[in-house]
Amino acid sequence: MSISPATAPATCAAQLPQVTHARNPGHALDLDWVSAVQANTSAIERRAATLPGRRSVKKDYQAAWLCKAVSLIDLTTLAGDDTEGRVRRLCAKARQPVRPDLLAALGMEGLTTGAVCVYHEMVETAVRALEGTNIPVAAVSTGFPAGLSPYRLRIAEIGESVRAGAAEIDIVISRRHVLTGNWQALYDEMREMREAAGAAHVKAILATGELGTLRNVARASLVCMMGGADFIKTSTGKEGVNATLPVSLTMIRAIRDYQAATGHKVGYKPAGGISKAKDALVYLSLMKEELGHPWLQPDLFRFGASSLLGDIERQLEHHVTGRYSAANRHAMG
Ligand SMILES: O=C[C@H](O)COP(=O)(O)O
Repeated sequence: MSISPATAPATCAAQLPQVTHARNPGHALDLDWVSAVQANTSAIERRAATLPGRRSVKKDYQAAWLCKAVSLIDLTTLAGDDTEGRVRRLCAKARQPVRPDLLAALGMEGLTTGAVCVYHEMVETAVRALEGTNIPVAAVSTGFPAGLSPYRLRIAEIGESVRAGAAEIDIVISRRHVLTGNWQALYDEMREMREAAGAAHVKAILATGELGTLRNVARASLVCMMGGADFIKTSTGKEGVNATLPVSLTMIRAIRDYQAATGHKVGYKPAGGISKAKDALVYLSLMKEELGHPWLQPDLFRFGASSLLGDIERQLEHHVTGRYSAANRHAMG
């Protein structure tokens, strides 16, 4: 997949204006080359299918890797029946994600999750519950999950969440811009949302399960990065298909190509349906192999997950004690 402006088809060149990367104003890119982005889908499918078998996270180090995974979780509750009480309990779990005796045995005292992720209405509650920690609050915004509320309201919602104390904003893109190939509209939307967030970090949710093809995923990834997204994120968790390895490989390679073209590092957040410790290890090895160690830190990688932490805690308990407690055996069925 080439992202050189020089590869843009001549026919497209006249149709779309030149744009500037939102975070690198000196670095001009032609938006029209996005139309030329290729994604070798069969190669991506083949490589993704073999990843679990050849993952490079060794068993001996699994406990350390699982603790690393905990530190990268955006601990999430995004349910219609969320209450302040549930959000306070979630925040308590973010502060103390694993039993203290297990963490002490592993030498991992002080471990917290990467962030807490909630709807706008719960931001203030979460901010209060996390006072005195460095755990940021992420708000899903812009008419999450469909992103089909009036545009000005979606932009206003970003500002509201920032004022309520959210340090990170997870925006949803308009899928129709991708499905109709209207890259300029997607770029303009992304750029305006980026501006509305001010100093807050912006994660662009592509809702890849609704984008039709991996080529669309690759193109949408690039346009969102050009528009200033700090992270690109797979899914809301509400689509029929959420984070998958082929989609992840496509987005990760877009991040790699974008860095090669601009020098700008963009983060990655797979989200939706990641609930098993072993899946988290596969994702971490994918990041390590494709992008290297910088993408194993919370400023460049997060899991969006509501139930992953429970399974990781069960595996850590087994690692430390050699057995599962009665409560955990019950939880595993
Ligand atoms: O952004 C995070 C997702 O909504 C979480 O999805 P999940 O509940 O399937 O883990």
